[in-house]
Amino acid sequence: MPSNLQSLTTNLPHYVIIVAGGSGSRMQSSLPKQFLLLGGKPVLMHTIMAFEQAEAKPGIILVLPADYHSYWQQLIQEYSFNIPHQLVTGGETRFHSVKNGLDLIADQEALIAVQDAVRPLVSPDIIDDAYKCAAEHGTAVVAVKSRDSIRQVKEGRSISLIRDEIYLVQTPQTFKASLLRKAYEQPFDTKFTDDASVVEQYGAEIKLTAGDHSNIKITFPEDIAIAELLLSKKPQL
Ligand SMILES: Nc1ccn([C@@H]2O[C@H](COP(=O)(O)OP(=O)(O)OP(=O)(O)O)[C@@H](O)[C@H]2O)c(=O)n1
Ligand SMILES: C[C@](O)(CO)[C@H](O)COP(=O)(O)O
Repeated sequence: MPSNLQSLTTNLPHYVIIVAGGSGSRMQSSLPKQFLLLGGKPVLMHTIMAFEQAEAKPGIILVLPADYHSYWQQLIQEYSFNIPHQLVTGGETRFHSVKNGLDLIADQEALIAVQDAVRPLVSPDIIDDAYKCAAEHGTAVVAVKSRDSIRQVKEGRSISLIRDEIYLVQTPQTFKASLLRKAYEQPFDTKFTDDASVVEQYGAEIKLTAGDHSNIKITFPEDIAIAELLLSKKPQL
């Protein structure tokens, strides 16, 4: 059986918290980047569709800024978007947005993926592999090996690092619910740049699963053009 078709080896419920609560300041667009058009559809819809196409069929929780709930309802009508999901309001940082999403999931064991809304090119296979790894190990963080040489700058001096030991972290980041909930009870720390850093600070080991260099995060204006090109080369399901 191809790896993406191996049955998900757990009876635990599957969820995804898609965080779209940010304002996209680095994108310099008045409309937050999660709503910009990619291949004729809002970025966010691509991300939700990837999870709907995954074998895991997770319950989808969408975190949106308070001011954009009614705009999202308009988009749903306009694009006849009918993938079921629950809506929740975002927080001050990504950390707080994830916490708000977690509050919506019943207090039972489950597997929970956290996904940046602005990584619309994530594939269903990557999503399913991460759920499988989290079912086995409790943690699964999607990452790719650096393709560039890496140097670290400390006290004005740069030193080379061993490239094969450096991974670039993407989403989804998937965890057993009991672990993720406990980790997110910690007070906020500015070094929490993702879910892995929160869970690691709580004391758990982070397992990596294979990502893809095309699973980019739309952060700067040029990223939309790059995503358009990558989307045009992606095999359609
Ligand atoms: N308060 C926040 C901040 C970010 N995010 C989400 O976290 C993901 C990754 O964050 P990033 O790319 O930094 O998005 P923004 O915070 O919107 O961008 P910027 O930092 O440029 O303002 C995005 O899907 C974003 O919507 C969120 O849900 N709530
Ligand atoms: C979660 C993340 O996308 C993993 O690469 C990243 O850490 C988000 O960082 P940002 O500072 O919110 O762009």
